[in-house]
Amino acid sequence: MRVIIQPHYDGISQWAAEHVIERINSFNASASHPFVLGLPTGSSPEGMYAALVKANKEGRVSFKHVLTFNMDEYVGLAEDHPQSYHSFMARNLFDHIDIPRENIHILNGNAKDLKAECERYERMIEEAGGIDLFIGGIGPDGHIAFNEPGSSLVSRTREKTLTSDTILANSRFFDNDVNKVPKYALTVGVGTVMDAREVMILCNGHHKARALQAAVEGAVSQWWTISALQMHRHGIIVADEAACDELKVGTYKYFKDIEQNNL
Ligand SMILES: N[C@@H]1[C@@H](O)[C@H](O)[C@@H](COP(=O)(O)O)O[C@@H]1O
Repeated sequence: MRVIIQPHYDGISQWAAEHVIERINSFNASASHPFVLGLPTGSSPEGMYAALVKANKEGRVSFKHVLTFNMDEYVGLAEDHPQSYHSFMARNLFDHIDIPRENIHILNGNAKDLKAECERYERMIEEAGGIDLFIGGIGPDGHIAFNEPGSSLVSRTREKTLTSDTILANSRFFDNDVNKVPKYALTVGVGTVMDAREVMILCNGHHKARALQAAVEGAVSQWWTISALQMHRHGIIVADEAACDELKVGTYKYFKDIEQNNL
């Protein structure tokens, strides 16, 4: 696992965006050989998306031959609701870049048969040849996508009940009213994320410090589903100083030191 420590949120966003640009550009994507990107929502990736939009406008990267699969979506929230992940992605990324609409995949939380929708999603990822780079955030309780504590570390795309912690954390997007936050979501599984050829997690702020500590120093555990990243061959966490508040001094220095001389 690599842990990239940046002074502030802006540094995380820039580093992550440059990494995505480098991966897409070096892949030599074409219509028959597209780059497959897994994408998150939440406040963590907003700065990275803004940097990617800018790079796209400057002609530094193109999304013409990129397929995207989003991590999750609320159940029962209208697609055009401002807080749906469909709306979030349009607003923050898709409406501003050169990606063909048919290349975008987001789970349908309003499907009649939610189980069939989840199976269809897994099948589409497989048919795309798997995910080259899956980007994620982390919840303060260490969840990845909506894989709440206790989720199987080999789980696949399915419906999940959101915990009170997550409902409370996400109520800031719903007029601070927990009753307006959907109680269920469709989410890719921990196994779905870990099957990607590379996984990059963005982690900023003091409120994520315990999650980062569990992810980096803790044991692999269903209680901190992000800890599954320790079993991945190409896992990267991009964190800011504030998120490192709970790391041991030695752990912090180790990653600072090794990244200084990284190839
Ligand atoms: N389902 C999303 C996660 O994918 C995201 O990582 C998390 C953290 O959000 P934020 O980046 O806003 O802290 O929020 C939600 O629960």
